[in-house]
Amino acid sequence: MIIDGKALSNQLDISMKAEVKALREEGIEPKLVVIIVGNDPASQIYVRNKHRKAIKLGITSIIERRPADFTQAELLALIDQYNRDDTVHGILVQLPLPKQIDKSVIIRAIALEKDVDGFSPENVGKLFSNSHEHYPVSCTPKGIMTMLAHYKIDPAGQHAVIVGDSNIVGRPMGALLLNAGATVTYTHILTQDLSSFTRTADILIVATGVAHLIKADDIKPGATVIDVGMDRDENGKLVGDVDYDQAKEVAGAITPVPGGVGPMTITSLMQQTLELTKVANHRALEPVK
Ligand SMILES: Nc1nc(=O)c2c([nH]1)NC[C@@H]1CN(c3ccc(C(=O)N[C@@H](CCC(=O)O)C(=O)O)cc3)C=[N+]21
Repeated sequence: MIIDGKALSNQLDISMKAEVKALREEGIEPKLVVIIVGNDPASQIYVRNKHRKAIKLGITSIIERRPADFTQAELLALIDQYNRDDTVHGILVQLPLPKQIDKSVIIRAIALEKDVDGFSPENVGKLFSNSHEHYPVSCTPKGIMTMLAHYKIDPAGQHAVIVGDSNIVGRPMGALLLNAGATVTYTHILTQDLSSFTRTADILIVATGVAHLIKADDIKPGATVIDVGMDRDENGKLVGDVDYDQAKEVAGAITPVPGGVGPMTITSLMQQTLELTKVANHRALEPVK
């Protein structure tokens, strides 16, 4: 089975569009600000895709582009401007940032109620303590949970193995799966005999940035394989961290690259923009599970 993130993303647009329309009829304009510093080509594509999706849904999207030599003080001033702007519901600072800027300082500068990425220590703390309050979570892992739910893949009691320990994907992914009842194993760059772990995964999440790291032999037959990689092969073609052509013969379900996790990341961003808009306007939210 192929897990079609692009199709699911387009399907979820229908109800989100209706929700935006209803909010607008009440005089509420959902608004997202994306700040991008420098000219990393991949980031430019992601930001463009986010902007397109927002426009499609009727969400107001502002992109603030700044040069690669933009200073940390200048970026903090820009964030502060949008923190104080009551018409803005979500602020996203695209990562990676140039080296003169400390990302942890920037993440902490974003007003908590506008932390649409869920990267702040407070929101990460809620995730890791399985809080029943509403809180935003990192968009890529959230999108993966949405895909699993849609394809009726229940993590409860399953062994989930995470390859890659990033703050954006691996770590929050493990927490979400743990909260959903999975047994979670984290693996990372120092893990010895990686394959001995991946081969025991019922749900395998791969987020390393190493093209085609995971081969058919590394996968338990029938497993669900989620590929978060966005890599370039020797011909410059966009490929994942999983060798898709061979893995699809072994996996029970698998996400393609492109058209898998990427579009669902953007869907999560839109969902969380709407959630923050509703919170700002004292609207009730669905309880967390
Ligand atoms: N503050 C922050 N929040 C993020 O959520 C964030 C970030 N920084 N930095 C980078 C990662 C990566 N990311 C993606 C978004 C869209 C696609 C996407 O649209 N992918 C398409 C096509 C991609 C292509 O054609 O190159 C697909 O997979 O089908 C991928 C990856 C968000 N991230």
